[in-house]
Amino acid sequence: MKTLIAPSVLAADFANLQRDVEMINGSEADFFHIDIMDGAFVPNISFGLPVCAAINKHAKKPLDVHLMINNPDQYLEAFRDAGAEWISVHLEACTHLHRTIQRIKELGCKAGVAINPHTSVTLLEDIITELDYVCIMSVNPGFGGQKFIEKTYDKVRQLKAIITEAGANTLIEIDGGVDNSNAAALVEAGASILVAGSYVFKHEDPKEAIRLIKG
Ligand SMILES: O=C(CO)[C@H](O)[C@H](O)COP(=O)(O)O
Ligand SMILES: [Fe+2]
Repeated sequence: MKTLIAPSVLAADFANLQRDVEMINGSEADFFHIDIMDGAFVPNISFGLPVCAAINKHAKKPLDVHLMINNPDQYLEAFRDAGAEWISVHLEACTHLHRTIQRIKELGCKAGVAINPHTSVTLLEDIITELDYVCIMSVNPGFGGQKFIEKTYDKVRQLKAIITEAGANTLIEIDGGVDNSNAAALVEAGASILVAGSYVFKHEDPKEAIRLIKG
């Protein structure tokens, strides 16, 4: 299977959002990665439901919504209604993670858990068979354009072993600092979905950047 690519709209030009959405529509990308930040779980505010719904109106590929928010349960249905087909919540923001994952599935969405760089993948052992995907953060969440954390490779290999051991079909997504210098090694380690914001949107030819990391 070719690597799935999820360009992060966080790095798009918000004053030309429709143009950037059309770029992704016309590229080899597989998803729109939508970063929702609440200024509480992470020290930054991005955008919310109306922008998600506006992107969805034009998007021809599924929205992968990354909720970097406290109390995600409160907003799951609203994001589904705003077009989310894949939803990830942060393990660090969920007291009753199993319940939250069940709710995402009841809403008809693919369910994912995102983990911060300091969070061990072993904390997912008891829930891995329930997860459609795990988003390993390769930067501290809250901002685009940060440096990739090298420890991520070990985490991907360790998580891949947990998934195999459990006989699960969970996909591994990597988010933060992904570019053409680390994409192939991440896939080699076991990743299936690569999120890329700055690398894609700062490239002189964003569609070519997407093609390059797709491999
Ligand atoms: O979740 C995120 C930040 O919290 C973004 O998805 C991530 O940072 C992608 O942007 P970049 O490729 O520029 O690092
Ligand atoms: Fe993200």
